[in-house]
Amino acid sequence: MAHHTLTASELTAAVLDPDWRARWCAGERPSTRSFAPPGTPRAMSLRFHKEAEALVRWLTAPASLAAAARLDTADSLLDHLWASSLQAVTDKLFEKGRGEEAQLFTARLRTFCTRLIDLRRRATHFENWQDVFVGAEQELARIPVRIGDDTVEVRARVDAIRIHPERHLEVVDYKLSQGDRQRADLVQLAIYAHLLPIWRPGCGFSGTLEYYLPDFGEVPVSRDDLADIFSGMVAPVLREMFPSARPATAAGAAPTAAPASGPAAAHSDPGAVGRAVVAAFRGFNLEVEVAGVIEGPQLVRLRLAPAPGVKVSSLANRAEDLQIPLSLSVPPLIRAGKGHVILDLPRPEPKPCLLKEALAGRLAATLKSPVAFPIGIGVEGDPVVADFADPNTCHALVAGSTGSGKSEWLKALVASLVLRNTPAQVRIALIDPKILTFAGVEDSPWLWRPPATTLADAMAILRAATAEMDARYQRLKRGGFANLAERIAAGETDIPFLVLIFDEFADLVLAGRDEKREFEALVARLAGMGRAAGIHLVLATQRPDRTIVTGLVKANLPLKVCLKVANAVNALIVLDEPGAESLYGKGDLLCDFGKGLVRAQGLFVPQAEFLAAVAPPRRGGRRG
Ligand SMILES: Nc1ncnc2c1ncn2[C@@H]1O[C@H](COP(=O)(O)OP(=O)(O)OP(=O)(O)O)[C@@H](O)[C@H]1O
Repeated sequence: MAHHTLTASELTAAVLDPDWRARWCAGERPSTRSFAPPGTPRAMSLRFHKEAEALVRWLTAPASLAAAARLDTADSLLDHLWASSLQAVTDKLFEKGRGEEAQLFTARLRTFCTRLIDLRRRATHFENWQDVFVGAEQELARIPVRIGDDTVEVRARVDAIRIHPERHLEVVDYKLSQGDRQRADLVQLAIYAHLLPIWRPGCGFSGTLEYYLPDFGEVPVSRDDLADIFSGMVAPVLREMFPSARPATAAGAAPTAAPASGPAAAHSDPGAVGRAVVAAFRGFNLEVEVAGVIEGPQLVRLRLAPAPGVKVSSLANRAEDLQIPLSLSVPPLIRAGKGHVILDLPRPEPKPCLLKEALAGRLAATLKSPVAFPIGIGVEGDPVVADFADPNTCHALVAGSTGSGKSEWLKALVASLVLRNTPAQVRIALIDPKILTFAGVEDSPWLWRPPATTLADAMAILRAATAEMDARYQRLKRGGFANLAERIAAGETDIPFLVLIFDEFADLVLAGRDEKREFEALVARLAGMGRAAGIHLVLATQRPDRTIVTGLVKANLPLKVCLKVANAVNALIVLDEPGAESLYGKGDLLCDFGKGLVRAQGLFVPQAEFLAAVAPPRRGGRRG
């Protein structure tokens, strides 16, 4: 299969100018400069984009989020820009005798600030600027666009991705001149809107062209119109430029789904649910067939084969619309699977998955190492497991809004560890600011320290764990062992694994700048070096926004377990994909081991069983 790359600007040039396209097809790399809008010096346009990017990045950066959220007038935003860079830029222009240009530049940025305030007012529940912007100057590197059997990699950089009210996403292109270039602007926007769902499957993007002339002008473009521009103008040009494409398949179309095989085939009667889904999609001119039905504990999974030319994103974009014909309380989760599209619907009577029953069944055999643990039961009934000893799952981030089943998930984790290990093998530290989650476990011999419920105690546990880690490294070094597992395998069993579990770490991040810095530094140290010393971190939060789940925290916790979250932005922050906002709650989860998302139902442990599991063993037996 041949590979080709081109930029979104080159593709726009090819669409708009047959001569340019002919030269490109002849092997030249013609300049795209002539497609830059006339009227604005290129340097000033670049400078404007730079200033806009810097401002948006500052508005949405965790460190400045709270201060930025207080800026609610165009003047206050402009004052910030002025102090940070604008004054220096305009001073330079004045020095060079380009005063008029400096004034125009400032006027454009003033308009930009006014627009930001309008967007702030437009946001449904504004708490901070992350409720307006998802990204600024987002690089889309090598996005694979399918054309028949061929793949073309398109590179682009989009000015901004924003949240539109009603939680839609919009891609925004800033323009400093209008003239007769709007056709080119629309083509470019349509290319961006086509690339973005390939970059972030499951997301659909409307678009907006924003003109800063310096007066403000806006051209909003719907998702459907952008898709029409792409299929009518861009896709035929791509096929002409890459002639090995087969004409029957549109550019970017999802591969035709293969029929389901394996366990799905056993349940392949589409049934009434399948027919309702097919009919609902047909109402939107989207043809699909049901290739298999699987009944999981909490949901029914349909495997759909889309007709040629029907894109996964077109199906996913209809999730909300399906709520009405299918009488659903939340939109169904629709995403690409291997050879088919997955659509999950809730079971009318979901079955809880009990840890005890799972351990009596297939789960026990799948938990190989002492610190292997269940994440849940997958849709097809198989246990989904992880292992703290595995570098891909050695530390975990757990996110979920209130009622999603986060605390229950943590309790099942604790129970599974204590049921399979003696206190000499595994110790647990519990940080429980909610106080209730782990109430009643104070006497457990598996505890490494008493449960921490205050910020100070939580920090003390983290500090103690790093000191413990350093001491363990010394002992491992003296014994000539690379890690704790190796030492245990050699018969030296006097050091237990240590698992630190935080049922809410947001307070530690929000406590203050110094506390946050120390917290992040300790997490980074433990995450980086803990595995070899048998020390593992599980950080849970109800608030998976960028303030709490900072880049540092996220990067250090390889396993992500995401229960139902409040919105698609939260899901994106945890899993780099939307979808977790459509989970059903009560233990329904998506997890990421670094190899794609897996949906599972978290295991449930009734409170009495939990307390019995963690209680001191009775005389003559290992547990009560
Ligand atoms: N795995 C599960 N199976 C069945 N029901 C569950 C499961 N997990 C949670 N639930 C149900 O959902 C309720 C809420 O769960 P949980 O207390 O864990 O939520 P949470 O995400 O911790 O919320 P909060 O952050 O407000 O404490 C539980 O009381 C239980 O009834």
